[in-house]
Amino acid sequence: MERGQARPTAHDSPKQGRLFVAQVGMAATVSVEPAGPCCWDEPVRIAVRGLAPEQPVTLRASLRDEKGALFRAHARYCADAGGQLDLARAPALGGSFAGLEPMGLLWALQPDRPFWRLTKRDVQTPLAVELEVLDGHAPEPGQLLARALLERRFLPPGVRRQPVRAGRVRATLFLPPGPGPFPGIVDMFGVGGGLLEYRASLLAGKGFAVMALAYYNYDDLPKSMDTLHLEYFEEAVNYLISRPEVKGPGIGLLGHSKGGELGLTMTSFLKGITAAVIINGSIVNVGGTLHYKDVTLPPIGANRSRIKMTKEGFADIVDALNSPLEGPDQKSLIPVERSECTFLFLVGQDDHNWKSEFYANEASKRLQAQGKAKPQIICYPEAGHYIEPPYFPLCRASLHALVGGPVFWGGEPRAHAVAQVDAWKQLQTFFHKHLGGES
Ligand SMILES: CCCCCC/C=C\CCCCCCCC(=O)SCCNC(=O)CCNC(=O)[C@H](O)C(C)(C)COP(=O)(O)OP(=O)(O)OC[C@H]1O[C@@H](n2cnc3c(N)ncnc32)[C@H](O)[C@@H]1OP(=O)(O)O
Repeated sequence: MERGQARPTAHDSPKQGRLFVAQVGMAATVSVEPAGPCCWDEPVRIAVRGLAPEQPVTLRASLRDEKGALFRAHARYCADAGGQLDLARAPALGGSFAGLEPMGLLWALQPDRPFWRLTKRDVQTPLAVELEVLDGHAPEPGQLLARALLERRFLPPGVRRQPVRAGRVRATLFLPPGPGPFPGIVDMFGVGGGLLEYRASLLAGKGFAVMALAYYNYDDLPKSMDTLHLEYFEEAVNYLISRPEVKGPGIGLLGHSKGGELGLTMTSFLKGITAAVIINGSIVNVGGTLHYKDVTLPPIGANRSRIKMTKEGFADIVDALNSPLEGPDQKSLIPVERSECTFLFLVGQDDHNWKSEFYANEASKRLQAQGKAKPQIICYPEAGHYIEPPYFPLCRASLHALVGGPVFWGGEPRAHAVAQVDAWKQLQTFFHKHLGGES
């Protein structure tokens, strides 16, 4: 074995993560706590031992997603006088981020593919993040000193995954360990459709029975969202309430983007929803026609000439939709004032998909004008449209299925990462409070 070449000596110990130690003169080791596999939304403590006093090093993280795209991040550090480096105490001196960012190597990961977003389709397999410690700083860091592999899971310990094909409903239900009953939540994503399960599976690890609900572009559901029938969503709500593992009388609703907009439509027309968290949703019907019994909400008009280009060359669609407060576009307004449930709106103030802050404030005004309680609105400065569970890296631009090309989602990486950690805590607290789970 050549000097400097990593010799993997994988081992597990109660105090340290799985380590692959490269021995080069003095052996440096990376430790990750808690040890062993961890859920994607959990923070870890990364430390390096066995370095020379004040030794400059570069830490690199990489992962490959299920479609083979490589995501990478790196940061420069200096060991302390004792030859140790603890990412919870040492600021990064530059690289993909700077400053004290113990989880920076995860949230700063960026894809080698343009317009690619980190997502997880199969929650039953983990993502493997490789950490490397290299001697020296950029431009080209030196030899590999140590290596560790982080296994980041999406199915928390004991959480059961049950595919749902009941009547017309196509979904996946995640149940926490134990007999329950648990507070129930319907979880919906936005344009693009399909069935994304990772938020529901992670949230089930916090004591909720969460049903990730597909509504188009999945299984035998319609291929497009041109026409949606609220009766489908009503069937889904009733199905979840009917499950013996779900604590009644009402359930919760979690929706992002078009999923948040649909969530508002559901709370406006359907019974059985006690609490709703709307992440960057809208109060107007967008992108297709919505039917419920004898009510029809047409899609709001848009004007492509209002699409601008950002300095980086991305399409910025934030001004493309018409105002829902004027003329015939008012017919697309969701009658949120009819809702009887409690709301939490989570808003990225740099959302460039649409005007989430305006929509949340407008919903608040309309609810209060009908004598309803003022909803909680939490605004996150410099957070963009794609507010995900903690440590998903910010995707600044990717394909927008409605626009037919990549669009700018907004957000500054660090502020967006902070927002994701807080939003995740806030929504759990909110659901526990209003659905009667543990606090
Ligand atoms: C009508 C006139 C309009 C005029 C202008 C409009 C202006 C304003 C309109 C604003 C309207 C906003 C309303 C909507 C707001 C939102 O909802 S924003 C989006 C939020 N998105 C989500 O919540 C995620 C939803 N789900 C998905 O994205 C999909 O389920 C999925 C991509 C995860 C899987 O879908 P599936 O169909 O199975 O995927 P594929 O067949 O593999 O790929 C489909 C295309 O997506 C691309 N793609 C796949 N994975 C990724 C990825 N990780 N990152 C980036 N892109 C990805 C893939 O390349 C495919 O694209 P092509 O067909 O190759 O071009």
